[in-house]
Amino acid sequence: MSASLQLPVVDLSSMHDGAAARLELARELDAACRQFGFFYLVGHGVQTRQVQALMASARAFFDAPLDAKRSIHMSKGGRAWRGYFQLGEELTSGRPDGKEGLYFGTELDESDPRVQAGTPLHGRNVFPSTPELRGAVLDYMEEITRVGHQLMALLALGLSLKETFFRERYTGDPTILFRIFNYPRVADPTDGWGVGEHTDYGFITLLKQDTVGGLQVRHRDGWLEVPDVPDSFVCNVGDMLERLTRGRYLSALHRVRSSARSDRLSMALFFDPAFDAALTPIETVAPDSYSPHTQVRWDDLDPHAVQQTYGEYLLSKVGRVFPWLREKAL
Ligand SMILES: O=C(O)CCC(=O)C(=O)O
Ligand SMILES: [Fe+2]
Repeated sequence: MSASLQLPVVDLSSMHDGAAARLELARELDAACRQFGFFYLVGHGVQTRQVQALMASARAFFDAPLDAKRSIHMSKGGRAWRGYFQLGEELTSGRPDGKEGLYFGTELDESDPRVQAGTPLHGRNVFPSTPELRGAVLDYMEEITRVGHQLMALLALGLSLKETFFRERYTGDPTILFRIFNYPRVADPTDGWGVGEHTDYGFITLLKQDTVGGLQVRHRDGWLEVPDVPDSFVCNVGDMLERLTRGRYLSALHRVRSSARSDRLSMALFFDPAFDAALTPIETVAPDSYSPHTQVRWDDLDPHAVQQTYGEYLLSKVGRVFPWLREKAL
């Protein structure tokens, strides 16, 4: 564990200061995605008040009795795969995680052709009866999605592509999944993981965590602690961005250690390619010398060999972490 090393902090506030400032930001992002696959994002324009309000509502939800939480259990959410899942029901690395959670995604009603066709992961959200959570979740998803588009534009610039590159090809209608997790405190934190080591699946994850800590990222041959930085999001590259960039950007392994002191809350928004997108490497991008191909894959699936659409890839992954739901909803 290298305690002294810290992830890069990228400050988006200079984003509107002209072309030279944007290029500088793009270079910083490029370096962070190559070296770590992870960075802190500040100056993003999302109001602290909005984030804190959502976290407070989520905390109130998780503190409620299990019966109340189970009234919106995922098994009732059908193919859209939304709602509450209980401690032990998600198996990220083949064994149960020490977390419970709420699953959300883009809000779609029955007029959407994908909902009509019964496409998994598409549909309406299931909200708890506490009224404030609904509006707070929908507003937050919209706001973070906006930041996701901005990041992708800057990432394109850093790859010497047109800023609209990703939006035109892959993220005009991004796949947005949003998850709020509670990691209950444990008597012995060395006994298993809050979430086992894994990589994320899509393009970019924007994570807000509380101040408890426990997130760790694999860097070279060690694990780096990723404590909270005030008003930041922890952002990380997913498998499909690694694939598109031919390994220039790293989809880095990460995991979470639960705390013995208190519960931990985190909120992860996955900003990912359109469900029907087919992803092929970008010809003009030069792969890096530090190749992620040398990373031991956590799940034996090589994202560079994927021939499926993003949706197919995602479903194969999600089916593994929720085996009990796969049988019901896929
Ligand atoms: O809760 C966290 O800090 C990380 C969660 C995570 O890695 C994930 O959901 O993919
Ligand atoms: Fe993750």
